[in-house]
Amino acid sequence: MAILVLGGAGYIGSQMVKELTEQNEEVVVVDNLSRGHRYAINQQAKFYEGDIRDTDFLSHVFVKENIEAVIHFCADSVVPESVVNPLKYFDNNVNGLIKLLEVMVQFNVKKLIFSSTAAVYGMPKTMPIKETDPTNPINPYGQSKLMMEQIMKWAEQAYGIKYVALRYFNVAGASLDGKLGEDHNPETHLIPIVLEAADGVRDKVQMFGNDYNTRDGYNVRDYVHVIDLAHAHYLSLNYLDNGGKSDVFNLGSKTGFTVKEIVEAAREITGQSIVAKDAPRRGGDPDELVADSTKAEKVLKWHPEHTNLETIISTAFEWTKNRQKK
Ligand SMILES: NC(=O)c1ccc[n+]([C@@H]2O[C@H](COP(=O)([O-])OP(=O)(O)OC[C@H]3O[C@@H](n4cnc5c(N)ncnc54)[C@H](O)[C@@H]3O)[C@@H](O)[C@H]2O)c1
Ligand SMILES: O=c1ccn([C@@H]2O[C@H](COP(=O)(O)OP(=O)(O)O[C@H]3O[C@H](CO)[C@H](O)[C@H](O)[C@H]3O)[C@@H](O)[C@H]2O)c(=O)[nH]1
Repeated sequence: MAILVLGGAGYIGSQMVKELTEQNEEVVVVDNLSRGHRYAINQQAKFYEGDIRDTDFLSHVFVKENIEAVIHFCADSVVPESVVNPLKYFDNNVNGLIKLLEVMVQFNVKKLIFSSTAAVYGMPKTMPIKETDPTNPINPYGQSKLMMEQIMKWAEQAYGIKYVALRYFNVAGASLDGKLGEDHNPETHLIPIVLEAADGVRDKVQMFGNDYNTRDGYNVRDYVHVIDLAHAHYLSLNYLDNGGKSDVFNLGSKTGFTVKEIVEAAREITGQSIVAKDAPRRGGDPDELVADSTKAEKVLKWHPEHTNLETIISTAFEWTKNRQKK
């Protein structure tokens, strides 16, 4: 039996495939390479290039392979792009999930692990955020993910497909050997941008907004190491295998850092002087997002090991330097 990783050529999906192969699982990857990279696909996984919205293609994969569970990372996930082009997001994200569920029903596959996001919470009023707090997305990306959570809930009732939706906070860092990491084009995430500035690939970092209601005026975010994040998916699979009920979990570190604190930590850890300038607010950024992940700790037995700024920044910097050779 194999685990199907949708989006396994992407940043988080490729780390997931690495973990699964290290756990001696059989892995099948599907990716349309719209944002992922062929070089990131693990050699031990079987790869099918195609789009999950193409049900003929997806059914063909289920015919060929003996799939027991699906981990679903495919999505468009750039918040400002989603505001400008919401239909693209509802098509790829929501429609993509509907097509996937249709094929899972057809082939009687009953386990699904899903990438959700802190963006479902919108502008939360209390910190740290619990899973029971109100969901009120403020952009089409977050809305699409909330809709996907709701679709999975109804699909479970109708077809018995069990799911775990993992609401990630800010995912960062790279594999410990620095060989696998974040490679988005264009890159919009803070930590890779700061490290490109440290590596001289960029001349400066723009810090979007210095007048937020936070300790130094810059946005506060909760950064979780991609290795710990991938491991939570593996634990979620075990949880469903052991009869766990469908559920939603936050994945974060319970600790927030401001944009300025990230830049300062990166200067210290890399030893590079990073030029950072204040810039206008980017739009759509909540003041602060910090996770309460107690539920994942208790229920999934998730205990992050690499989620500290030193490891996140040093592994991501190693990767930034290696990536130029890809
Ligand atoms: N990176 C973060 O901080 C973060 C935070 C919260 C949630 N997420 C979610 O985690 C998931 C993975 O994020 P990532 O940063 O690895 O993104 P990514 O873009 O690196 O990976 C997504 C992969 O899916 C593929 N893909 C997209 N649409 C597809 C389709 N229709 N058919 C086949 N393949 C398709 C892309 O080519 C890419 O390889 C996404 O669902 C994202 O919304 C990411
Ligand atoms: O060049 C930059 C890039 C970002 N930022 C700031 O850094 C913080 C983090 O921004 P990122 O773009 O790295 O991450 P986001 O918090 O916007 O979003 C990420 O985490 C969210 C959940 O917290 C969603 O899941 C989303 O998909 C994922 O990209 C924000 O305050 C942003 O304004 C800058 O100041 N300069």
